Amino acid sequence: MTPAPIAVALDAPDLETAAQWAALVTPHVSTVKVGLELYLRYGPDVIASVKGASGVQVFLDLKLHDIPNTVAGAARAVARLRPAILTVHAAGGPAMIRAAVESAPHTEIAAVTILTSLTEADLDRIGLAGPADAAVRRLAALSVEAGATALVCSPHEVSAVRAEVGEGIRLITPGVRPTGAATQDQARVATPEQALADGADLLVIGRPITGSPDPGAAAAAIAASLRRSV
Ligand SMILES: O=C(O)c1cc(=O)[nH]c(=O)n1[C@@H]1O[C@H](COP(=O)(O)O)[C@@H](O)[C@H]1O
Repeated sequence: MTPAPIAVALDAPDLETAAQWAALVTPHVSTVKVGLELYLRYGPDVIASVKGASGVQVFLDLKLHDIPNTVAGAARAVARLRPAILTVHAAGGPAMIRAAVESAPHTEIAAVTILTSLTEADLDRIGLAGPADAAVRRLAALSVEAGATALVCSPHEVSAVRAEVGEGIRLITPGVRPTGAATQDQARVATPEQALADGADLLVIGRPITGSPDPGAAAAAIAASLRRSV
């Protein structure tokens, strides 16, 4: 069976737990995501540990956001690990995004538009002209112009972003919660089936899978429900 288009967020406090989660979910999903918690503690070794012997794709979510020269150096430093995907913040601007794209030619650069944890009220306070979907579309368009081939947005904006950037750009949506699951610190959420129906190519799902007593079974259940919905 083809693995489901899900990136499981391995937000674990230690490498043993992350590697165990990865081994349990990889039969069911295409991708595992290593984020700041693991990378800042263990560094580059974490990639091989979560990959194991499987062919799972590794998504390195470092959300780089700095001046172009610094991001170029950071992207170059992790490019040798050959992650399938590396995130940068779209708000770093076009020159910064382009610096990442040029420094990691074998990695897909995904620009994070507006964090899925932010509400419209948060955006107002930050001073980002809303509504959220207008800001997301604006950041999506500038990111693609700067060479990003993937974008991260919430399921709420995914159809508007697809209309803005067309086919051929990979749309990645965190903020995904199966029906009835707690939203926790996520603000702009939808179910996995809805996110996929609205045009997402890859769903980022963490705690609804890793917080389950059986992460393998939780991943398999979401994957099966996605297969039924298409
Ligand atoms: O870039 C990301 O992956 C990301 C962007 C965003 O806007 N929101 C967001 O939640 N994420 C990540 O997606 C994951 C969501 O995890 P859960 O809320 O546990 O499903 C976390 O690892 C976040 O770091």
